[in-house]
Amino acid sequence: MERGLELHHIGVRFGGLTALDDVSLRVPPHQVVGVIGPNGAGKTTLFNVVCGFVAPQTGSLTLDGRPLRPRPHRLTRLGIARTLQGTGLFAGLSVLENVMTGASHTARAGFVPALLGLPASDRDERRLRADALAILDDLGIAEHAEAAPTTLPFAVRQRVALARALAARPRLLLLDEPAGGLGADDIAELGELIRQLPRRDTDPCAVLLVEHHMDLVMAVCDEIVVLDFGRVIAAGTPDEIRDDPAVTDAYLGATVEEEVSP
Ligand SMILES: Nc1ncnc2c1ncn2[C@@H]1O[C@H](COP(=O)(O)OP(=O)(O)OP(=O)(O)O)[C@@H](O)[C@H]1O
Repeated sequence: MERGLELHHIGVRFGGLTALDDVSLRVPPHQVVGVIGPNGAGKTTLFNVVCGFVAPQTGSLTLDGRPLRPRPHRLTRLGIARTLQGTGLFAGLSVLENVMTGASHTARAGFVPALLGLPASDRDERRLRADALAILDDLGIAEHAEAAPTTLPFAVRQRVALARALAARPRLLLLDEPAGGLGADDIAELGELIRQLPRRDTDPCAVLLVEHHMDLVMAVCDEIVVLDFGRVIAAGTPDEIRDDPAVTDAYLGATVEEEVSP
């Protein structure tokens, strides 16, 4: 069964403003699907619909063909993890502990009681710790395991946030503007990493990448969906999207508007 996540004819209005209009897309297992579009196109709204922060007025979602009504606190149990704009790391916890919180739902006794000094299972905690270390190692940041996140450069913190999401062993990872605030070299490295996620031997996961950084999307995505004014104006492989006049028009239009605005 190759279904993955599907959005069917999603519509979202905020008062009189249509943020998403009849948007359909699919994120098959083992693929990286990107959503791009100029400012205000509806990317964040779409991300919020999949996370359950925004309930669409029309349309539906399915996961492997079954109805999906996402709720932010229930995502992990559905096999979905996300990172948000900014890193959202806990400042009072070490890097390793932050990553462990990503998998705490898998511990029988729970990680939060352990942090609070309440009785918890040692075996659970040892397993969470070992798993978290292995993920940090995978992402090339194991040396920072004991550091406080606030002491680390932004690019490393971004990776820690990614490690925390991966600790939940999701089959679908949602990334919201992961290139935000990164320099060109860091973006290229992040791209390599994202591209590997659906293809790795252990815990492969599909990726839905919402990003306005065109280079990253072009480099890592198997399939790209382009939004403009809340509608899908193009969908296809990076090559197809690159040559699509509707996409160039949308981006050029946006650039010209920005240039002429005071
Ligand atoms: N909570 C809200 N209330 C009212 N309008 C909203 C709300 N969230 C988004 N919008 C509007 O919906 C439209 C789509 O916004 P959205 O943030 O989804 O676009 P975007 O593609 O993510 O833009 P950007 O790249 O600038 O983040 C915009 O016109 C925005 O002003």
